[in-house]
Amino acid sequence: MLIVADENIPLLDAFFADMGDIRRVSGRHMSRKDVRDADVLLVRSVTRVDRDLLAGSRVKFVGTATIGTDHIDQQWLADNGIGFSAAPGCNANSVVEYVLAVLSLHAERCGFANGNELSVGVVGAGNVGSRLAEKLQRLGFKVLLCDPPRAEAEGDQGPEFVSLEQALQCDVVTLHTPLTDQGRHPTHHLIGEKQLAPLNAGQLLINSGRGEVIDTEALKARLKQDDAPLVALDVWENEPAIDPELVGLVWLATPHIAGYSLEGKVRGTEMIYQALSKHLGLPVRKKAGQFLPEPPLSKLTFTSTADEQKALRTALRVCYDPRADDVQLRLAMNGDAGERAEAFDGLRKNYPVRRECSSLKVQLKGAGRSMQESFKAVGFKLKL
Ligand SMILES: NC(=O)c1ccc[n+]([C@@H]2O[C@H](COP(=O)([O-])OP(=O)(O)OC[C@H]3O[C@@H](n4cnc5c(N)ncnc54)[C@H](O)[C@@H]3O)[C@@H](O)[C@H]2O)c1
Ligand SMILES: O=C(O)[C@H](O)[C@H](O)COP(=O)(O)O
Repeated sequence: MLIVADENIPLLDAFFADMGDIRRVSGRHMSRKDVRDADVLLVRSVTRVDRDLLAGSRVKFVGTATIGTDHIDQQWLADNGIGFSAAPGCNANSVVEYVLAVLSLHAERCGFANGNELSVGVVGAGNVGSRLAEKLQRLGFKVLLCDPPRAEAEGDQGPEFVSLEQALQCDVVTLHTPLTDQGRHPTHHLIGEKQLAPLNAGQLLINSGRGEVIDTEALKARLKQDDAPLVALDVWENEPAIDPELVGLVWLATPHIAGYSLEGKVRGTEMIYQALSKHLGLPVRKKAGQFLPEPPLSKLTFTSTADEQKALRTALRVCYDPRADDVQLRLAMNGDAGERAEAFDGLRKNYPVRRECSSLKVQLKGAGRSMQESFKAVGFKLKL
């Protein structure tokens, strides 16, 4: 069996070598020729999987080690009897930690002793959005959920949902929808001129869903006005050829790495391994946990003199500080268009190992219940 795989999928050999031969190719530049003789195709989000790529090949199973599926023509796969699996939720926790880290920087920048005075509108309350909302609520933030497809499907049985207009009135608005252009609630350019107009300089807009959910031209125009909101973007229209002018206009700019914790990436590989095993009728023998190394920093101790909010911010930033990614992306915007696109992909390909908060045991000497609860809400393990 020949498995053609994006070279950026971690642990390919560990999970798949005993199932067949593996041919590693560039996900961004994968061609018909690369996949013609493949039985299985494993991709990440940068490969468009459709008729153009697969017609005439013998591929019988496609797995994407990602949450997003907008790069896959699932209808064409189904029509052609090709099995498919994504990795729902695989890196949701990583994205949540990215948002928490952005919020902590924002709270500090605004001079809030405690960021949880802010209201947060979560647009898209699926795996990422609902996990984020739960953590924020435990931390004391006021959270409003906007998810029209869920509101329609769940009615009175679900949580309370608000309209997009209401969500856009929150101090912070964070986007976690898939990219869709069909159906009753398409998200392509969901945020355009009309939605950006009422935002003010006191508000923060975060996008770690897909770049095309925001209209770049409308956002650039809004950001050039005096009362523009603060914006943090992890995802961009037209990746990897992103707009350098937009990078210059936003507060925090990262190269689509919100989901790039080691745990999230390895879980993505594990989930497509599980799906392929099921497709082939093979037993599932490997688990992500067996391949996760001991983190370089595994314990952190705060003494009884530590301030709760400062300690929480410190611990969060020990695990992840988006400012480092922001600096790298801004540096990558030098050069011509081709060099910039290559640099964007280079930052993602060579992304440093980032561990989730759950990899860190935190000791809180003499801490009260509220401080312990805050650390647990973020996801740290407490060392008693
Ligand atoms: N930046 C990153 O690294 C990164 C990582 C993971 C996922 N993502 C993106 O985030 C998206 C969300 O991830 P998820 O795991 O929560 O997906 P999910 O499918 O679990 O949830 C998406 C939610 O969005 C809702 N939704 C759909 N259309 C909507 C609309 N018009 N308005 C409001 N809500 C709408 C859906 O009903 C659903 O509840 C993914 O599709 C992916 O594109 C990005
Ligand atoms: O959809 C996802 O899971 C994320 O956007 C994912 O982190 C994208 O990473 P890529 O597949 O581009 O490496």
